[in-house]
Order: sequence, then structure tokens, then C-alpha cells
Amino acid sequence: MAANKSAQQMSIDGDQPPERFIVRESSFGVLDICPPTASIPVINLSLLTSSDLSLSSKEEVQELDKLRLAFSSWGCVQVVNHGISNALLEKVLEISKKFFALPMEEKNRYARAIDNFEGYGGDRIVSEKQVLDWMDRLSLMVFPQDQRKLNYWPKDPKNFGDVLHEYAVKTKLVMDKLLKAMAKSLNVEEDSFAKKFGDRAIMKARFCFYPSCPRPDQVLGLKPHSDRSGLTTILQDTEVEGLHVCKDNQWFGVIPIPYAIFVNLGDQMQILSNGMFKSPLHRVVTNAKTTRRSIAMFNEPEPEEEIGPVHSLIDEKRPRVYKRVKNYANFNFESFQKGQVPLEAMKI
Ligand SMILES: O=C(O)CCC(=O)C(=O)O
Ligand SMILES: [Fe+2]
Repeated sequence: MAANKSAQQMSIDGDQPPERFIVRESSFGVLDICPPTASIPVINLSLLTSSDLSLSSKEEVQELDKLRLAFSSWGCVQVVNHGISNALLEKVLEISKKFFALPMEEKNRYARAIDNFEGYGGDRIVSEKQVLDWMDRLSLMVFPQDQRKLNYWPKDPKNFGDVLHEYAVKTKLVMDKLLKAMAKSLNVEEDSFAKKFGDRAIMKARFCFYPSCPRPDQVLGLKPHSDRSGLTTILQDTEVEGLHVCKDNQWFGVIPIPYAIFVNLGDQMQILSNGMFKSPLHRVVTNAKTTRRSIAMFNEPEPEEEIGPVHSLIDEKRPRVYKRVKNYANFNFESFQKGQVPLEAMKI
């Protein structure tokens, strides 16, 4: 049955996308696979160094302004000079390439259980009416380290675990720097956001594989969504476009910059910032010729930590927009199941 085949296998077999993958106009509006491209703001992380705004150089202040504007309009940036070496980024792309190139039976040793997010598989089916994504993925919990389910971590390629661990540690440093810079850019205590993530913040990795598709005009690699996370980084194949971001109700294509890391905010940062920063809708389209790979890292506050707008961002001019909630990931899933838009359901 085609519906049980992986997207990769359908692509190899030259299958036409089955009915359940077809995006109807009513599902998400017209599928424009080639929207205008966007100049997503580029942030030079090496300029964001001082811990005290009053000590910031002119260049740093300018960069902080750029960051604030970018996250309050686009909800995303491309980060350069982030401190992660090109060699490591190449290794991350390489372990992804090698894993997805394994024979199907080998990959299926890491197959996801039906009710779990972790492991290898396709779109997680939560409703009969769901339009399926033309994408295979390997999802893994990386932090807290004691939550890892190592039976899902590929043993082939051999360096998979070491590379992912090193990349996650370095990614967390980038994210923590960004969280501090974001707070500074809004003129609030530097650790206002960072401390909400807690010592047991969650980091999940998702290796995304979008095989070529004979009908890119009819299917989506990943349907429009905003992330549940606090912060997400995306490392993408340099040569292959496919990621689109929505700004002011218009879709824009993202042009990957070699060795830059794309960062988007998730819903929990929109909540923590009392709506000052945006968690943007984004999606991925496929193309008829090439496979696209990306590695997304999702960083979230620990589920036991109650989150809500940071106090210093609430005043008469800007009253509190969102409620407080524990375990936003669950809240998000449940409101989605009830047909609600989770961020709307969080409003007071
Ligand atoms: O593949 C990409 O570029 C985007 C992935 C993504 O948005 C996600 O996994 O949530
Ligand atoms: Fe996403």
C-alpha cells in the first residue's frame, strides 16, 4: 500500500503522490511553489558579546536593533559567525546523508512507534483528514541527556552519536547567546528568557529528508506550521531551496547561505515575549529533481516550568496577551486536536 511506503521509497519507485498527500486549494490556500525570495535578516553573532547593554559597542547596538526588528517582524534570522565550525556542520550534513542512504530495512530498525515522536518514519498521523507530508524524518531527544532513547540512535554511520552530541552542545551555546541578546534588545534583564528554559531544557533533533517528487505543485514536504519550541535552528542543504516563511500573510522563499544557521522562534518565545516576537508560519516544498535534507534542533523550556509573558514586558501600554501554562507542548497538541490555533487558545 502506497500510504505505508516511505516518501523516499515512493520517490525511488517513481510513484505519483497518493491521494492523501495531495494539497487541495481548500487545505492551505493555493500552493505557490515559487514565491518571491526573501532577504531574511543576517545576524553576526560574534558582535553580540557584552553582558551589559551600557557597555555595548555601537556595532553591537546596531546588531541588537537588527535582531529585535527581525524577530518582531519575520520571526527568523540567518546567523553567521556563530562559532560552529564548517567542519562540524559538514559532518552533521554527512551523518544525515549516510543515515538516509541506508537500506530501508536498516533504517526501519529505528522505526518510530505509532504513539511516539521518536525514531524514523513519516508524518505522524493524528487525523483522518490530515494531508500527509512528502518527507521522512528521524526524531531524537538529545537533552536532558538522561532522557535519550539510545535504541533510536543510529549505529551506522558509526560517528552519528558523537557528531549529534557535539552539534547539540554547540547549538545550545548559540541559542543561549541569542536568548540573552533578544532580552537585551528589548531592554530587559539579560537572563529573562534564558532562565525560563531551566537546567533541564529540552533539545530535540529532527533529521528531515525530502525526496524529489514528480508533482511538487501538488504536495508539500512539510505543511504550514509554527514550531512549538522556544527556539529552532535549521541547518539546510546549501544547494537546495525549499523552506518558505510567511510574513504579513505572504509566503517567501528562503535562500540558504552556506554555513549560516537559520533560526526561527517557536510559539513559546512568542508567549514569553508577550507577543513582541513572532513565531512564524513556515513550510517546505519539494522539487522534481533533487532531494533536500535539513537538520532542525528544537529547544524548549523544561515542561515542568510554567511559562507565560515575562513580567518586565507587561505594562499598561502592553497588557498581558497570554495565559500561563505548564507543558506547552501538550497544550499545543491538545488544542490542535480540538481544531484550535494553539497560540490563539493561549490568549487571555
Ligand atoms: O526542513 C526545514 O527546513 C524545516 C523543518 C521544520 O520546519 C521543522 O522540522 O519544524
Ligand atoms: Fe518547523
